[in-house]
Amino acid sequence: SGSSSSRFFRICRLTWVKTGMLPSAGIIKILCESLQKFPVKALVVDPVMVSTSGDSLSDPSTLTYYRDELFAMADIVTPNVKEASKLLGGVSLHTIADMRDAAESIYKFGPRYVLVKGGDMPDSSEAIDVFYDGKEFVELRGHRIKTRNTHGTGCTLASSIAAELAKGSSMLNAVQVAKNFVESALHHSKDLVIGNGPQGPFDHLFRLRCPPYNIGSQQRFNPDSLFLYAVTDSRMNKRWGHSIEDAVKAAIEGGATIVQLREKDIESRAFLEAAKACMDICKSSGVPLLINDRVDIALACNADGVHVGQSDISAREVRKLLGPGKIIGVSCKTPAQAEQAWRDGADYLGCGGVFPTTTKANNPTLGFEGLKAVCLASKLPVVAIGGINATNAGSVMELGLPNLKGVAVVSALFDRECVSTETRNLRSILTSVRCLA
Ligand SMILES: Cc1ncc(COP(=O)(O)OP(=O)(O)O)c(N)n1
Ligand SMILES: Cc1nc(C(=O)O)sc1CCOP(=O)(O)O
Ligand SMILES: [Mg+2]
Repeated sequence: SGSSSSRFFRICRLTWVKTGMLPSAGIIKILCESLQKFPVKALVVDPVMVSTSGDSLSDPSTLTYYRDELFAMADIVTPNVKEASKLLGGVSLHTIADMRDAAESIYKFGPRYVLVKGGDMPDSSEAIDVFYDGKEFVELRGHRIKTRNTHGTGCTLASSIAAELAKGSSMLNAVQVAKNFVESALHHSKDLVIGNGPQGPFDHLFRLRCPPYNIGSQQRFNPDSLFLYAVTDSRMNKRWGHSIEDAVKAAIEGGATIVQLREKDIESRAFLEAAKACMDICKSSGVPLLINDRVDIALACNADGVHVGQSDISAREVRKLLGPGKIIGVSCKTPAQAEQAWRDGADYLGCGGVFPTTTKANNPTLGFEGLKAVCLASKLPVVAIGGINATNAGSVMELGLPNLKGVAVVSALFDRECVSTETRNLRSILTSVRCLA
């Protein structure tokens, strides 16, 4: 993390940017000009204006430039309550309702998301931040760690958000992972005694010396789990005499890294029973289990998430129902749908049909060009789907698209006698392509 610079996270030709302290209007102007020259995927603006000790770090003309020039380019702006107050002409922020109002007002300056950080709010055992996407508010709650070692927490949070976005997270997920990281780092640094000032530094490299810290924090989505996505189909299972549970067990045994129950013609009660049994299987193997379409089933079996398409309930509504910790996948066939899914708080995209398929009726085939267009436009990780099998999976991954994390497969795994053998074979093909990359 740094405080008087912009941090550029570069992957392939794409750039994710986090800004730190920008002490003059002239510097902001130069930065805005430079940003237009880079293929910036996302811009995180940490409006460093007030130090934790309360000192003002910028003059009025800088403030105007922040609001009028930089915020309009930002994907997210992350003021603490003192900075939010300063940005809004000195309004008082004492409550969560005040933070929501502030987030709404700052949103009007043009960023896509606002995070008002409540770490400085007194008298609470929790550190509550307010996330706003222009429509919905999410209150992100963390433990308040009692320590003087808080120097640079805001910079670290913003840097971590940018890093998570670069890894393919949705904005809400990136913010949560970043908040979790800062909380964990504070926890592991709380007793360090370094320097004499009112604030001490904290240890960003705590993970090298400490066991995992998990107070109240949930396991987050890892985009690498999209590598080999097994999607079930009850008609195929019936054809081969497999129960859903046996099919899922076999897919995991063969190396599936994530599973979706896509059960289109099964009664709800039987679906829920099977989903609960599959949750036990997946949990014990550390493989996430998602439910296709059915948010009710996902809630009832505490699944890891839900996959929805363009004619299902929107990801935004699913997020409201599932809460911030669950995984949401959205089927997308165009860059515009990919952009909307990101805005709606999805975690990954399913993009297809890459090849013709008979598993899903009337499914348009996008080919490699369609997949490429979605992957290049997407800020989220993508899994390719549609007609993928052992013969063509390698060619999909060999496209080397930056956001493409894996393949999702139905018939080539489940419309077969031995699901574990088919999965193992496909996994070894994917692994050999990854090794060559
Ligand atoms: C990983 C993945 N990608 C796409 C889909 C298709 O979802 P949807 O468009 O909602 O169609 P149905 O699967 O519901 O028929 C998917 N299920 N999984
Ligand atoms: C469920 C689904 N969704 C698709 C999409 O393009 O969004 S294609 C598809 C079916 C994939 O099955 P198979 O691996 O048997 O071709
Ligand atoms: Mg669907």
